[in-house]
Amino acid sequence: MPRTLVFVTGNPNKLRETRHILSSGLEGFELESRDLDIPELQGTTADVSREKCRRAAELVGGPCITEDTALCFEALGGLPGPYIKWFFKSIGHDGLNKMLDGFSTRAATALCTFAYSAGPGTEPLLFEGRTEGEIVAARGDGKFGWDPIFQPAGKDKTYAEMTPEEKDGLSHRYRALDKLCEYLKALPEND
Ligand SMILES: O=P(O)(O)OP(=O)(O)OP(=O)(O)OC[C@H]1O[C@@H](n2cnc3c(O)ncnc32)[C@H](O)[C@@H]1O
Ligand SMILES: [Mg+2]
Repeated sequence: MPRTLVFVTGNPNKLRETRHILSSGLEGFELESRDLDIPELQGTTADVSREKCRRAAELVGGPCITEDTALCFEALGGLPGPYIKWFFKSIGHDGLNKMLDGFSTRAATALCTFAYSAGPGTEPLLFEGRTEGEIVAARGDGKFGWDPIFQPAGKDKTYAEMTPEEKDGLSHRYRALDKLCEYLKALPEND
């Protein structure tokens, strides 16, 4: 029997990719989604993730997972990091590229953090996945966030130019989900 996970997210693209990853490589889990936009506090990626998952578990009233994606520019000491959503909304692909003009590196890390809470009042556990790459001028279909400007290291395509299978084979999200699923598989069935 597949185990059901409640995934609290307001982002349909995240949900689609997570479902795809779970169905193509990480069998045994089915997602039930809850479209709740939880306020995100400031802090490190881990602080933001833990607090969001705590709040989600209270709203759901049971076990749940949440996910936070950060895009960390090496030249800027890791920023925009967890604040990428707001930078992207305000200045877009071109603006993010221009931010790095004049720096000696365009290296960036895509960081995905899944958080799992066993229920209200329990401390969320974090599972991180990282993909190294660089920020390039936008190429490819721009349906999902900053995919057109992120080119994984050693590849000649941006995330947006890859098929879903190619992206899922190396993505920050896949790497974090892989760890989350390993943990959940080891839990007793009725946990
Ligand atoms: O409700 P939640 O799950 O928080 O969804 P969100 O859209 O608010 O997501 P985040 O807070 O994690 O912000 C991450 C930003 O990065 C974008 N993003 C997330 N994963 C991405 C990916 O794999 N490729 C491109 N952009 C991505 C996303 O659209 C947001 O603008
Ligand atoms: Mg969010």
